[in-house]
Amino acid sequence: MAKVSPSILAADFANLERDIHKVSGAAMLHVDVMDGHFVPNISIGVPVVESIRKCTDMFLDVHLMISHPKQYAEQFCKAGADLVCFHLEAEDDVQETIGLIRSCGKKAAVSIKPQTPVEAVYPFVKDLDMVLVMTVEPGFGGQKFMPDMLDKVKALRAYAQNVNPALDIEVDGGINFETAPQAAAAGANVLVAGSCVFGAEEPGKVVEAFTAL
Ligand SMILES: O=C(CO)[C@@H](O)[C@H](O)COP(=O)(O)O
Ligand SMILES: [Fe+2]
Repeated sequence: MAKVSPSILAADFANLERDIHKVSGAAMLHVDVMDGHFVPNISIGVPVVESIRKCTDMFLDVHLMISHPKQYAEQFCKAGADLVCFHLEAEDDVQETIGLIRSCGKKAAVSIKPQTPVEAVYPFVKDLDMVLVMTVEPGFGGQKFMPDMLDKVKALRAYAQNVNPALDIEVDGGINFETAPQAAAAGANVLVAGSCVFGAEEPGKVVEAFTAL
């Protein structure tokens, strides 16, 4: 069984509550926060997370694609995130940022971009709830899955076996009916999907199918 985290980046922002309810059977809801600095795109911020928190009990998986995440992590925790994920490449104080998120009573995750070697995250694995291995360059939905990232997922799953066997490994970008099974077979147990879920006639059915992997 996989945990599915539909990305609202592909939802209709004018009908966000309606679209969120379409995927309420998913284990999590993926919220992409982009600042136009760490990534060349701007999406949503703290006020939208607060509003989402008011309209659903779903577990909120907040993916920060922002510079200086330590400076903003607490605000996202207070806004209602259940898990805060920040990019290793965006922060010098990785250990402190993990501690800050944990001190807010939330789960902590670190993400790596496609060009970052997976070994870079190893020193933090024992203190993390989840690692996000990006399978596209962060910044936009609807991109093509990068199959080379599967080797990073496999290596991380093997490494975590001894250090933190309960570690969640999430993949994000280009997940569809072809790539979701590949990612799950490599050791990913959390699947983010945006366009494949919200672009479908029945988003809930896609969630069900991926959950069964
Ligand atoms: O973080 C990101 C993009 O930077 C993702 O969460 C996307 O929103 C995934 O979209 P699809 O590739 O599934 O359409
Ligand atoms: Fe994301």
